[in-house]
Amino acid sequence: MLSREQLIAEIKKKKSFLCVGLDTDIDKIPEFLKAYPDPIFEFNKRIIDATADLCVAYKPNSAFYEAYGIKGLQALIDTCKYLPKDTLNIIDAKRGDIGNTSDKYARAFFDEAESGMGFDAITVTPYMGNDSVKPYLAYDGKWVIILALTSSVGSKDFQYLQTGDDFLYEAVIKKANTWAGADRIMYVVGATKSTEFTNIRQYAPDNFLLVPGVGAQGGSLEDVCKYGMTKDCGLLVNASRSIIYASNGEDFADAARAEALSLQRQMAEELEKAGVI
Ligand SMILES: O=C(O)c1cc(=O)[nH]c(=O)n1[C@@H]1O[C@H](COP(=O)(O)O)[C@@H](O)[C@H]1O
Repeated sequence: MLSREQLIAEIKKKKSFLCVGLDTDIDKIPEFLKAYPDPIFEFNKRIIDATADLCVAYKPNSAFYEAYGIKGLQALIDTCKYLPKDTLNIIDAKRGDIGNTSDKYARAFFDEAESGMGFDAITVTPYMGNDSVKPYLAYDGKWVIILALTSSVGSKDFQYLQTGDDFLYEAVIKKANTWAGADRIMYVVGATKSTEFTNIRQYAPDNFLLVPGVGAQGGSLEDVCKYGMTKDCGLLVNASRSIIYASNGEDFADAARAEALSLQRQMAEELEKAGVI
């Protein structure tokens, strides 16, 4: 589990704010891994070993594990246990429900003694409001990562609806800021929305932003940094497919490392440029 201070210290030490997305798809992993008893875990283990010194966070996306039933859940549990202790380990579950149901989701992903999974952070949808988010915040030291402005094309359907003077995504940030501080709440903002970062920083000057959408979705790391970086960095930039499927041959872990290294080097430059390191 990483506090805000520890996360910032890791970013400075590793000169990286990379989050490696573990969106592990059995149809995309190298053929030779299918001979292993748990190909998904075997794939993740090798990706983690190849990238751990280059990133500060991992983000398995729950859908990719739930899709395979019991086997997928076991792979997720084993992956969670294998994740390094000095990275922020995020479950991308995008949950949101009434309080007593959220309480069970929180237990599922945060309470290692109960479920086998002790993630540090979870992505949640905010639209059911405060009581749907509270149960996650009840876990001391765990992070809640709230969807604000997503990378998806469909973000325009609701997130840009005018609510009073604000777009809905702005209202989400303003309200969620009243639930907990920047030491417990992060916001998801897609890299494909980089021009909005200046605006978002007005409402969330200190919060870390989880930024998916570089790599396969075409977002610009440079623009994200230009408009979104703070004196503490304030960014976790996720890449999934562009890293983990850089090759589907025997060299997949080396290829993933090369891709992560290229991002880490760009990130080191950005951190220096902004005076974070
Ligand atoms: O919450 C997320 O992580 C998320 C939010 C968003 O707005 N857009 C988005 O792509 N994501 C997730 O980030 C990852 C992006 O994967 P790649 O496009 O392969 O790098 C996937 O796991 C998505 O579910």
